[in-house]
Amino acid sequence: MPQILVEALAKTYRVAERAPGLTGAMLGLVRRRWREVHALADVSFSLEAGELLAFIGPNGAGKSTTVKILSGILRPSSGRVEVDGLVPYEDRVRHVARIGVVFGQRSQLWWDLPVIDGFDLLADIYRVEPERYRRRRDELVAMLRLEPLLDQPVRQLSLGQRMRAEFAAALLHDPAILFLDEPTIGLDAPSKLAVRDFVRRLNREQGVTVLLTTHDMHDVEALAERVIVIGQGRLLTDGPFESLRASVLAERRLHIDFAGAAPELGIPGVTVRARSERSLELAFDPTKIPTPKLIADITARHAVDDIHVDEPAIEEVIARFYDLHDAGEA
Ligand SMILES: Nc1ncnc2c1ncn2[C@@H]1O[C@H](COP(=O)(O)OP(=O)(O)OP(=O)(O)O)[C@@H](O)[C@H]1O
Repeated sequence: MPQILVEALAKTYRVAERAPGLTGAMLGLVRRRWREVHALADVSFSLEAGELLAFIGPNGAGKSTTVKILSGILRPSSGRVEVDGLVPYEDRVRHVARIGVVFGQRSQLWWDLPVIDGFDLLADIYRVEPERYRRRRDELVAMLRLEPLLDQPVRQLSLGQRMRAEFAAALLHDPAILFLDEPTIGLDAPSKLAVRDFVRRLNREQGVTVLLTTHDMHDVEALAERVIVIGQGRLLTDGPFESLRASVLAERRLHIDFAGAAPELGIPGVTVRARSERSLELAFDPTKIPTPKLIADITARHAVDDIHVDEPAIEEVIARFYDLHDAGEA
């Protein structure tokens, strides 16, 4: 039995429509018109305990809606969800005791309270036994380097510091499952690395199941073995990132610095992506032209200073994938 089960999940929001101008506003008071937004149409997936899954998709694809349903904040329009045997939105109290949630754009700490007081309050709310709370708190404070910040009011923290405190807050009751909605949004590079490192340790060392939404492809690269892509409320693919890459862009890039002027190569099946005076960037399909053969052909005919092969950046793969599936912003 998977730890998280999502079957044919659909969510339709009803949004009040308003005609423009003052007359529209007046009319809206007496005769409301509604428009339906199908945020999720038919999403199914399951997650085993200890997995780390990245949930990606363009703006408006339905990622936050999924996380809100999974964490019990929202009720779906139809479909079935079970997390650890509970239906999140029907058994909220028991459910929230088992999960941790971090929303990159929202705080669950008290703005004017020192960090440590917020932690104490949360421990009370979650009814964590005092000794257990102290142990877990001290462990998280050490892992997240929070010691110097504990007495500061949350509003004085930098975004990076606050996110570290948010992670601790979400984990004080030692949940087995963690939902993260854009946890690295707005963070600078070192803070992003710290968050990724922490999430990785939590998953690998403590076995916490993690479902994370993100627009940052470096989060995906650094963390996730499995990626789900949704677009316009539908699941487009579910699997390792490498199979997604192979399905859209079986392409390698060859960067060559020549000893002299960059030549015209004219090799069938190889395209020139970029050229400068002494270098070329080539694109080719390694299943059609083996990489060693291509390198051997070029180095046999031309004097080469340096050569290296890489793959298209993950951002490019994802952008192509969205294009192929016509999954632009909703
Ligand atoms: N409370 C709401 N009322 C009406 N429509 C909503 C509400 N919340 C979300 N939507 C709509 O549902 C769709 C999915 O939104 P959602 O926030 O789940 O997408 P997302 O993938 O998280 O997007 P982003 O990457 O921009 O955060 C969008 O069209 C959005 O406008």
